[in-house]
Amino acid sequence: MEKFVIRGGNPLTGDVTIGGAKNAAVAILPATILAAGKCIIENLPCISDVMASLQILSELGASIRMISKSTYEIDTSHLDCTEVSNELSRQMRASYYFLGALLGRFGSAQVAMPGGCNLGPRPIDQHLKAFTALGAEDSVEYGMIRVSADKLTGSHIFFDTVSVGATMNAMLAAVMADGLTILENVAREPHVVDLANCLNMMGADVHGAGTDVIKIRGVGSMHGCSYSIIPDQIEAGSYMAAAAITRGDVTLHNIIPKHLEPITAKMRAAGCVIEEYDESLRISCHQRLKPLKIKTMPHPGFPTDMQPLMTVLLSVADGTSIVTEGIWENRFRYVDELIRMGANIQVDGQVAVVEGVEQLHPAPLRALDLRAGAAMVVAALAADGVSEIDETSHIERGYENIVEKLQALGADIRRVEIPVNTITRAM
Ligand SMILES: CC(=O)N[C@H]1[C@@H](OP(=O)(O)OP(=O)(O)OC[C@H]2O[C@@H](n3ccc(=O)[nH]c3=O)[C@H](O)[C@@H]2O)O[C@H](CO)[C@@H](O)[C@@H]1O
Ligand SMILES: C=C(OP(=O)(O)O)C(=O)O
Repeated sequence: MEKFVIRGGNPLTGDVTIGGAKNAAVAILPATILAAGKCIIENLPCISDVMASLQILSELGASIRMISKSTYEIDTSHLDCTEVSNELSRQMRASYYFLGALLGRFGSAQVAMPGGCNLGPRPIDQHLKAFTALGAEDSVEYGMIRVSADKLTGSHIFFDTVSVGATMNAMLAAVMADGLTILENVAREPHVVDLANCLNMMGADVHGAGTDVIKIRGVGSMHGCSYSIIPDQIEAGSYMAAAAITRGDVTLHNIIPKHLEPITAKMRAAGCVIEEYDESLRISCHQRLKPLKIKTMPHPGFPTDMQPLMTVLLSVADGTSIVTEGIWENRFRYVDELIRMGANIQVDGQVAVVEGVEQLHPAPLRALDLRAGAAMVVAALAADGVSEIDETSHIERGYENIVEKLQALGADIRRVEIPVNTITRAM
């Protein structure tokens, strides 16, 4: 096990290259099952969720060849298993995309209830609603989800809530169903559009991704393709937060500015200077940040995954901010860690009232989940001393080479191995 040791206070300056989007990659990798041929997937981030997805594909019988650190060739022609191992599916929330993809190709799938960040209940009723509307039967017993169908038939599905996961899983199951599927009240996130684009490259007929109605005309078969995953908007937003809180000046490369609009709008309102180019963006901050009101919402609203990072920024703003979490019931657990650093934040249900303080102080911190962990890194970069962050495996689920990228920007951050006997004593 490792911890991060961070001495705060260095303004971040220089250039950072953003990796591929985790939340697109974890759906596109299962989608290769539908292609039943060779897919070359580029711009894959080197993170543990991607490695677990590749491992699942390999255990199901896919041949996988690494072409470069971020490009893999995946051949699913000889896949011969529709059951995802318990151990791997529980490592990440996104293992549920194997349900849609395996159901779509083989008419059956078995996946354990997914893991992922503890943000409160993470129901999958809307995924199952879509599968049953397409003609599948489902059962959830002893933590195992099973779906099966003799035949999948296109259907008109109206989602009760806007769900990224259910939208993408329904797309995976429907692309080879017989006839037309209409999905209404769908999520419009960039990764939904990315999955649709990738499926279309494999021969699917998906229209409307990015709006709230997606139409899918089922095709008889799909084929291999070459596809490059979009850049990760949340990784980009996290480096923007790190630049802003340290009053730095950072240029981000390999980004799509349009995808970052909800984030750049709030960062500008907080006083950051942002210059946008075709595939890069420069952010600098020369003053104490201004307070904001933020409510997380489905895209194009402010993304829930940036909420912990923005709360850290606002914890040192000049005034009172209100942060409302509109997606998850329990995404303020990290606030107790920030309070240990001297932040003044009151949480009442889904609302945090953040009274900005002048300075955060170092503390021993835990990465309670992926974005909370990244938020702790950003907070520690601004603190006036040395902080240590434990449980960094959560952070490695979603940020490739975070330590090396921050070091290159001038941050004083180190990965330190925790000796095994220290871990045992602490347990
Ligand atoms: C719309 C939204 O912002 N989705 C976020 C959600 O995606 P993720 O796909 O994990 O979650 P969903 O979009 O499915 O969930 C959104 C909301 O719908 C509810 N729900 C979902 C599925 C279902 O079957 N039944 C149900 O009631 C959830 O409880 C939640 O309140 O978390 C990810 C990780 O933080 C983020 O990257 C996504 O941006
Ligand atoms: C919470 C996240 O991931 P997951 O849904 O995979 O747990 C995230 O990407 O912020």
